[in-house]
Amino acid sequence: MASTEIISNSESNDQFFEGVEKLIEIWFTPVKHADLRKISRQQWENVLKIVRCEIISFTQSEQVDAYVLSESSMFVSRRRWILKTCGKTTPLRCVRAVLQLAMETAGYPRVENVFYSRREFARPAEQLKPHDNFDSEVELLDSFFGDGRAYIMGPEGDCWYLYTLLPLEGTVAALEKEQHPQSSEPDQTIEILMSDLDPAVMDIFTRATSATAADATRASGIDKLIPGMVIDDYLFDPCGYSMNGVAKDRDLELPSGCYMTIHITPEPSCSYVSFESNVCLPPDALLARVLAAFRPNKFVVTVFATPDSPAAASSRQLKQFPSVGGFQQKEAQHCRFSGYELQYALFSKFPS
Ligand SMILES: C[S@+](CC[C@H](N)C(=O)[O-])C[C@H]1O[C@@H](n2cnc3c(N)ncnc32)[C@H](O)[C@@H]1O
Repeated sequence: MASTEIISNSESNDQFFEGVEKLIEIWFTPVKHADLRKISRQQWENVLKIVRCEIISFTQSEQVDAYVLSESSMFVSRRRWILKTCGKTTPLRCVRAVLQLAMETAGYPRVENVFYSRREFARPAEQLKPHDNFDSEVELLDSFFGDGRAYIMGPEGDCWYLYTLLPLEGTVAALEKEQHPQSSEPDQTIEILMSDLDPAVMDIFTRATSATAADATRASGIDKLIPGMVIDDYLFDPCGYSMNGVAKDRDLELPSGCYMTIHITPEPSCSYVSFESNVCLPPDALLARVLAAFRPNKFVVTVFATPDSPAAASSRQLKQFPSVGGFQQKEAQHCRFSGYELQYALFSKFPS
């Protein structure tokens, strides 16, 4: 468990905090002996200064290094880098530095794919550039990757934004991939972005109710959501919670490389919880567990899956979900990207 000093940001539990995260995931084209984990902690700390956050805890499995940050999380695997940060952080400002470290320290000269996504901010005008609007974010991403495409899903006020690289079909990269099929591996990620949550559940994530992060993890049932994880959790003062989970090495149920991460903003005026995992459980079952634990009034769910991943077929089950648990499906979309299928849906509670 994390044993780091408590960072206090306010005396009151009800100040505004932008819980919505910016999420960037970069996959590098495989190179023999290259590994992003060659990048040292000091080098990551320098990168995170650009983002305006810092490392507060660390855990790892054979395949994943997992950092809890002052604003959310970072995961580093052999060829995949994930940075998820909330508040007024500036993750896109560090991409140039990460691409340079990937090349010079880790040995990766080429990027295979990029995913940048986020929900609409509660207060977009308070974000720092380029995060104050999606067009500026896309412009900066295009300056690094050139061949990206931007998507906006969902209704105004509840949008979900995505930037990813263009489909490979017909490109040199596609031909290379055909010739080296071993470079792709089954992958899936589910994200559940919840807002307007049950105040009784949110109370668990305050220092007034829980003495330690471990108490909050147990009381909320987070430790039971995906069994077999080593949990690194952190309870902020006076409130707020972050956790990373990595699959226990040689766990019989979970493949090595699995991770989960949960971040909680419990302030009543802006309550927000995000859940993310690449574990291969059926998305509808996982969704039901997560909703039962946090009891949101509104949520966005996204499932990315490669066609060969076990989650690909089951992610389509999300279409049947609206009739369960008193939620109404407001919006649903299915897209095919370069080697990935994406399910996106927005739900809210029926008026009681
Ligand atoms: C880092 S956490 C998790 C945010 C996450 N993105 C989410 O899904 O809500 C943010 C929560 O911790 C609280 N907090 C307390 N001290 C903090 C600090 N020094 N930095 C960031 N958040 C802090 C915030 O008020 C907020 O409730």
